[in-house]
Amino acid sequence: MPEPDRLYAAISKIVGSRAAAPRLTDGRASLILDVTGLDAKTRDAMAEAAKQALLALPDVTDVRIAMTSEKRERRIIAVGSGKGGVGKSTLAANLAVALHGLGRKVGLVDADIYGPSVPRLMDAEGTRPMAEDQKLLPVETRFGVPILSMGQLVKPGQAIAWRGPMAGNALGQLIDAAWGDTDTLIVDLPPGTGDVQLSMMQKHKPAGAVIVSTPQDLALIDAARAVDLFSQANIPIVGLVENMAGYACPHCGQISDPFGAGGAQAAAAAMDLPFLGRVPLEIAIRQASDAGEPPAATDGFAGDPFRAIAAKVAAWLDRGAA
Ligand SMILES: Nc1ncnc2c1ncn2[C@@H]1O[C@H](COP(=O)(O)OP(=O)(O)OP(=O)(O)O)[C@@H](O)[C@H]1O
Repeated sequence: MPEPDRLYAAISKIVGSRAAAPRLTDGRASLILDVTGLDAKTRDAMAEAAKQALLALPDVTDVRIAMTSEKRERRIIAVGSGKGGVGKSTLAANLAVALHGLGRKVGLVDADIYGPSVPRLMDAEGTRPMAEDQKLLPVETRFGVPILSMGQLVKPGQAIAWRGPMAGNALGQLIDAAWGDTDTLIVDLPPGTGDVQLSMMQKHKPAGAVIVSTPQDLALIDAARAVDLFSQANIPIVGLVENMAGYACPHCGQISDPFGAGGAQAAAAAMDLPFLGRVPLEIAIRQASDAGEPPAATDGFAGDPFRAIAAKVAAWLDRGAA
């Protein structure tokens, strides 16, 4: 067997296509290992196994391994709203789960310092992220979407009274965590237009923003403000979502519109923005959310609006622009 082939044969089962044949000079084998997308543990275990396999060859006395990693493009989609309580976190969690269902590698960041609700929505209440190499390790969930939340950085129930720099630093820790091969990061922003939003736009440059609103005029005026904030920072708006639109009475099935109907769609048209879809006010959505069971993770009809919105966001990401 020619020299390089013989060395590669010794490690092929360990490294697969992540390394070309090692070179051997004066007893020293040199190997270049592509560790793109591997976490630190897997990466180190692979390097150590390859090293031992090469050292087991009679003429190898030393092994040098250089690790390389392709910088993956990870795109951030920020989910924002003008005011609180409009269902932004519900949308963010279900969007992440539905995008995962479409085959993307999705992570979910809960940057809502005032009411971090992602751990509850994703059945991960009480979890705490570990850290490795000064980076937080996202917490896996049973929905295939790892999460990191401001709520995991403080004691449960503790009001987060962070101001500018502290909130900005915490956001940085969540976004620059060890996300591995995650290609899409959904970030649930606090409502309004404060420090976290500014830090998000200036430091972390989202690829786009999804704005959630309820159909009332007041919520829409606030949503327009959020749209303005992103537009001024040249962050493209992926589109507007109307949440709590139309209420289906669980007893008689009659549809009523407690907050009006179609307001967000009209507002999107007026602002010349795409309209991503409407999520009805549905008891099933609230119950499933409170139980840590995102509707988008189940086959039920309650997940349909989220899947339809996710398909539009995925198409937007695939186009690479609005
Ligand atoms: N379409 C819906 N149908 C029924 N309940 C909903 C719907 N969307 C959200 N909710 C419920 O409304 C409440 C607020 O939702 P959520 O926490 O997602 O809002 P938010 O905008 O993120 O609020 P905050 O800004 O305070 O964090 C939750 O109890 C949630 O389950």
